[in-house]
Amino acid sequence: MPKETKSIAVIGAGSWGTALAMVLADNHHEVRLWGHKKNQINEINEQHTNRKYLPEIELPAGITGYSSLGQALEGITDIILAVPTKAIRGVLGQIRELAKKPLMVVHVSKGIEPDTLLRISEMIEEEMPAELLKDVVVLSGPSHAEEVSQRHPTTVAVSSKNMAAAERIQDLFINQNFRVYTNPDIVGVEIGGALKNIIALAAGITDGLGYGDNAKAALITRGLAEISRLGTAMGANPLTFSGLAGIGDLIVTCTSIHSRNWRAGNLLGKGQNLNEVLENMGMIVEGVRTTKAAFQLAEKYSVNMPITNALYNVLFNGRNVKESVDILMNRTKTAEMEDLFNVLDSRLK
Ligand SMILES: NC(=O)C1=CN([C@@H]2O[C@H](COP(=O)(O)OP(=O)(O)OC[C@H]3O[C@@H](n4cnc5c(N)ncnc54)[C@H](O)[C@@H]3O)[C@@H](O)[C@H]2O)C=CC1
Ligand SMILES: O=C(CO)COP(=O)(O)O
Repeated sequence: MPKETKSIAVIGAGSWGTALAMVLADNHHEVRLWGHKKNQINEINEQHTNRKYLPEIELPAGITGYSSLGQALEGITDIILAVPTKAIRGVLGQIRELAKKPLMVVHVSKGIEPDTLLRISEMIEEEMPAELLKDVVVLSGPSHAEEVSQRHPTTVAVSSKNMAAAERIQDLFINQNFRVYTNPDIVGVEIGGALKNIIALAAGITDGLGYGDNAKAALITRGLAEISRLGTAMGANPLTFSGLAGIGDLIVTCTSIHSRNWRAGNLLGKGQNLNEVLENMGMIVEGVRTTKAAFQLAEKYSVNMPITNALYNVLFNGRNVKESVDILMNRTKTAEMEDLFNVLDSRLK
């Protein structure tokens, strides 16, 4: 299916960077997988594995590990940025110093920066000088690295301010196992991907507390309502939240054993404290910082986000998880769609 083959640098050799490197290598691109841990890069080159992140997966020959960022970027124009949100500014600072040509930056991370309240594409635009940045594209959707690396069918969305760039990235990644759709709503795609992690943490908590499927369905549905309210207030198209980066990713993250956010929530629900949980995970749990950012965004845009608010109090104010569920269930009665209609009304005025 793919026509053009290229040299592409994947920046970040964790689970997602490695799984996406595999998709690109399957499409016959020359893939340079950069990571900051030398022993892990040695393992990738000598054993063709990355066992900490994707146990039992053999990496295709088209992937070469790089521990020198300068060498990984040599002659490159397309980079896939696959590090946790909190590492993005630092990594871009290094790329800025080393890049010799304007870059197409495809980011695949799911977060919002607390305090600045910037989406990741906005952070990239802030960090990279205009002369070194061709376009920014986001790739997001229901896609656990574990399943992508097993070549199980997966669908994602790509978006950009420049849809020609998004279409080019669609062509780079699309294959028979990995179907890529375009969506022109970059705000919605980034917000959906980031905020679903908050709801997945909450779903893990209710599972950890022993509540059943009704509670999970409630969280997914009412979680989608509050993601849609905030996203729409920030300028997203509400329809995006019915798509892959919205309900699609929300379902997979709230229901899959692969989700680190769900697993972290589950441990919290079973009584572990946040520090213990994060120490035991060994991988990124983006939803914790994103809960802080979403709590701040809800205040900024005057949007009601009760689940986010409840989780914020659990994570940062030590509120008991069971008590938080009781508070959520005993709020003043309301109408199901009222708040979203109000936000839409204010957009139309
Ligand atoms: N794992 C998955 O299935 C998916 C993950 N994502 C998103 O992709 C992003 C990356 O997540 P994962 O790869 O899953 O995380 P991970 O925890 O599996 O790996 C993170 C990688 O980033 C590296 N890293 C951390 N700080 C760094 C720094 N300052 N400089 C260089 N490298 C650094 C780590 O060493 C590790 O190799 C997150 O935003 C996540 O939400 C999105 C879709 C699927
Ligand atoms: O974004 C993901 C799946 O689409 C991965 O979710 P976790 O970070 O919770 O594992």
